[in-house]
Amino acid sequence: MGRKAAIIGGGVIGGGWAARFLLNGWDVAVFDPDPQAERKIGEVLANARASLPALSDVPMPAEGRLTFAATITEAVEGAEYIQESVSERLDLKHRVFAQIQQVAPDTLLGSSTSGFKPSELQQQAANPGSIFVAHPFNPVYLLPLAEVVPSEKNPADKIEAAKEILREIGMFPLHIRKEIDAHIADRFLEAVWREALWLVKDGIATTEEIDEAIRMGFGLRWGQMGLFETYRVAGGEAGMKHFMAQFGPCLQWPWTKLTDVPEFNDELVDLIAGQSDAQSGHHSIRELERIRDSNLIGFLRALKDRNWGAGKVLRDHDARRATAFHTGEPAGAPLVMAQMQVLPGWIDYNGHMTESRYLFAASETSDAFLRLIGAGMDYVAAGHSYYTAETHIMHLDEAKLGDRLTGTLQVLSSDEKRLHVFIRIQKGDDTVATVEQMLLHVDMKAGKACPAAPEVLARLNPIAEAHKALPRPASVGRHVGQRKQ
Ligand SMILES: NC(=O)C1=CN([C@@H]2O[C@H](COP(=O)(O)OP(=O)(O)OC[C@H]3O[C@@H](n4cnc5c(N)ncnc54)[C@H](O)[C@@H]3O)[C@@H](O)[C@H]2O)C=CC1
Ligand SMILES: C[N+](C)(C)CC(=O)CC(=O)[O-]
Repeated sequence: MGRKAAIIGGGVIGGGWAARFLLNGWDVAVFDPDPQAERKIGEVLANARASLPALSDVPMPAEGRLTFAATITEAVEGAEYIQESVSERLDLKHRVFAQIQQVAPDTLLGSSTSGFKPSELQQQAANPGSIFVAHPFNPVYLLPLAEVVPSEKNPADKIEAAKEILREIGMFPLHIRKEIDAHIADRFLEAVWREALWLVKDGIATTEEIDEAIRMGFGLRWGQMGLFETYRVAGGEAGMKHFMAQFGPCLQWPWTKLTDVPEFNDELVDLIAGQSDAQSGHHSIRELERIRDSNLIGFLRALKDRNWGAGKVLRDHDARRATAFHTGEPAGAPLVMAQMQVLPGWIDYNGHMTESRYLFAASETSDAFLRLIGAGMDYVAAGHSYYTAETHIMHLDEAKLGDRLTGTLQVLSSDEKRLHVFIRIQKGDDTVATVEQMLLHVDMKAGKACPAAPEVLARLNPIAEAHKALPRPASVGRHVGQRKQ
């Protein structure tokens, strides 16, 4: 039996939590009285399966088991963590907490609430100390942030345990030290939302123009630097003080209606919904979700390459799983080093995975191996690395959109400077490509080959020794155009 999470409420957000836990190897039990819940979660899960693995450079764990429970009691039985994601009504949340705590009073119980404070959620609870806010962002399976908000009734060790579980499933728990309505992020979102509603209501801009104003400019900046770091840079060499001196006086100007709320009535709803239909109604919601997800994958991968912002969280998550995956003695089999999903941008005009992605898949595999032997980014930053000197790819079968690929690596031979490897890109049991590579260990500053550090060789050598027992692949050393044996 794996670790189990219970998801109470399986709508947009509950479905996202279920997907994140499942794809990180947890068993998940969902309770939601909506007869459509199973179908809806199935669709969210399909989107998550098509996107989340693309962020990982180490093997994902086997997906957990998903069950739909008939009662809350059944769902929470044996759960190590419970996430409540029912509709945003305090009376409903109180009722659900009471039912949960009748049978699981001590289990960690995070609430997805966008606005309620933990002290409000805890009112009349059998065990207030177990209930806290864990506010995620949609899509929960891709965005790492979870605002974790305790009240003074939550023991610190419980909150730390919850944060650790969130990290284990690849999230970034941001500890909000003082409870406040709508936590931190939703206060911003609400302010921007109010201002946008005014701009549409007053006929200044359409929904489409507002979206362009965000996505063509500051939205791109926010996703990687946030607000203060962005404005620090905008202050020029004198930084934040200069920025504040220059733009501080604007606070007195009538630029903003942030504290005013437009009247919420049918007219406003029809105006906004009508413009939104005109802007985006030619896409279904599921299509928009897939577009959003593949764009997010692109952004997040770029941040991961730069080890910046949300990209750091992805790297930390990989590092945790890589450690958990490769413990103990190296197995006497090719090492499973990478798992990937064939994404839309990887497909060429022939309708299958484009050739550069085979090399990409091999690089993901060899990079993961280099991290395993201690020649990862820290090693590179200290001035040493392995460079690829030669590569031979054999394309044996097609990989198609959505296929899950596994990269395995066999060490053919190695010495202090050289590392000769054989990579198989697998689709299940089928090998779609083999990639033979010779890597050279280099001193990056001197720009020439040199012996690897003793600690790297100490990790590499036992693996190379174990791999000597493996059959030598028939295609090793094959030249281009040679007849198949
Ligand atoms: N939609 C969003 O963008 C975000 C929403 N949230 C929060 O997440 C929570 C859920 O919101 P959504 O998923 O958007 O709503 P939703 O309407 O998509 O889903 C709510 C689900 O709760 C279920 N439900 C109602 N009563 C229930 C009960 N007694 N037991 C179990 N399930 C029950 C409903 O059948 C429905 O499937 C809310 O607290 C919301 O504030 C948090 C972050 C983002
Ligand atoms: C609109 N909302 C308040 C429910 C949004 C959130 O809570 C977070 C998000 O995903 O934008």
